Amino acid sequence: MKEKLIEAAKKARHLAYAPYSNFPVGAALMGENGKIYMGGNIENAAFSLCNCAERTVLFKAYSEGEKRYAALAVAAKTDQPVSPCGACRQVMAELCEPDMPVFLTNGKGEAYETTVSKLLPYAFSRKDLNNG
Ligand SMILES: O=c1ccn([C@H]2C[C@H](O)[C@@H](CO)O2)c(=O)[nH]1
Ligand SMILES: [Zn+2]
Repeated sequence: MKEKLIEAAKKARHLAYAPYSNFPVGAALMGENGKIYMGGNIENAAFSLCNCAERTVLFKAYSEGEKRYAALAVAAKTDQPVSPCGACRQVMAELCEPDMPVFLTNGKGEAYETTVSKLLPYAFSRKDLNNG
């Protein structure tokens, strides 16, 4: 499952629209029944509207009705396995189980295996909203 998902994340780099950074990132998300969703980062001339590959694929899957996930893989041509930004970590914390595996790769055969809660410990979440 891990290798298959990482391969899909590498392929998903071709789905990116990254004319400003020239830094295409691919993400692949496996739904609870094994279906794989793929997404890339989608940039915009108004830079603050750029959307990372991780959020693209999560929003894509969720809005297709796939609401529970087995794992996420992310691929970019980085030195170290790519590190998801804070916004994506927050979205993962909202939509995925805390112990869901996340595979981060640089496409050179190096991969880190981590989890949603390790990427964002003490995440702000919907339960915090009840304590205000
Ligand atoms: O984990 C990451 C890190 C960066 N990017 C995108 C955002 C922007 O389009 C480009 C450069 O930061 O890469 C992702 O999609 N995922
Ligand atoms: Zn991000």
